[in-house]
Amino acid sequence: MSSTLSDVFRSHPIHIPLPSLPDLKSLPDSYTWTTKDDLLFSASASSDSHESLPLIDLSDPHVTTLVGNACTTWGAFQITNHGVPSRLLDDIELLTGSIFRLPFQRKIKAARSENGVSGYGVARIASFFNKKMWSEGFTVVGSPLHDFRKLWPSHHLEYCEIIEEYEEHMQKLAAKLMWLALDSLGVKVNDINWAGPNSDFQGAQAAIQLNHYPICPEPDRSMGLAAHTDLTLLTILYQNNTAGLQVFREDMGWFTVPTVPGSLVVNVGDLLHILTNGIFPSVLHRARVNHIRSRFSMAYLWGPPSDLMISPLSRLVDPLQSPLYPSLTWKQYLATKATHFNQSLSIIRNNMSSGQIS
Ligand SMILES: O=C(O)CCC(=O)C(=O)O
Ligand SMILES: [Fe+2]
Repeated sequence: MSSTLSDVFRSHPIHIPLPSLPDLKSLPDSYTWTTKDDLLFSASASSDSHESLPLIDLSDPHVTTLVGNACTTWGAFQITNHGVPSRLLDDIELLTGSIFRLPFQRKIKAARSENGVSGYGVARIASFFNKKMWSEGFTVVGSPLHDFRKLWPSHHLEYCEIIEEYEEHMQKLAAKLMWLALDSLGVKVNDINWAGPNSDFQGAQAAIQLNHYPICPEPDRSMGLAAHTDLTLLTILYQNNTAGLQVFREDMGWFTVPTVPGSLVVNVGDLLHILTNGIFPSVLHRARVNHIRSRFSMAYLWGPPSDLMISPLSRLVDPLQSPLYPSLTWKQYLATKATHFNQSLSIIRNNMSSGQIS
């Protein structure tokens, strides 16, 4: 029987403490970051005003080329005219705010269990860092009913409906973006046998990660969510009207993603990087915080069926060279990521080139 995303996460528990964001005028040492805690912590922010993350109107006649260029150069872009109703985005913001504004005692009723996946807690990546991040999170994998009932005993159903409606839109949008990105490389429907008879990736799996970054007394010395790449094919992110997300370009440093009302941010994840044999970079990104406004974000983390073999598409591999990456399932990749975090891609690439593919 094939495993669900919940099973996969559950088999790689990450023991993480619950957040207890200090309500202080200055930052405690446990929340103070330097380059010792994250090599790229102080990497400069780009001052090149000519470059900025591409903003793509999905109704543009050249959309395939625009998406292809953005994926190749940045591994990320923002989209407008994406078909997700603005009313639904408002609902998402309301839902996210409603969860995180609950008293801590209520939120911990829905705390993620030791080896669980859904519920309230810190980001999964927290265990890879010595310092604490200035954020709290809530993960939804599968139905949120069980957890939402603990948060709102009497009106959880309306919040469940928002998640359900959002997931429906996200599934369609993720499939559309995937085809635009692949089409830009000349990949055809027949090259992806798991896309299904309607090419809509019905077997895809997803998780939703809600993030809250409270107002912080010393934002320059703290970190909302440390630099990481996503373990997905694609991630679609909604952010409220407060900037904080930054993406990294090897050649230029950190770029802050501007907030564009009604837009969504799209990130190439590790698996799409593998599938394209490294043509699309998996974008390194992080979230910074500020001392004026709290920030919310909602990430839709989209990937393949967890037991399906993913390998570089033969159409994208030079026939005279071997592929950069071995075939592996999402489940296997998650196991690598749970141990090696940001080194995972280079580890599997090196294993491949030295012939030790496990
Ligand atoms: O909050 C953000 O802007 C980034 C969130 C993120 O990267 C994630 O949840 O994986
Ligand atoms: Fe992320």
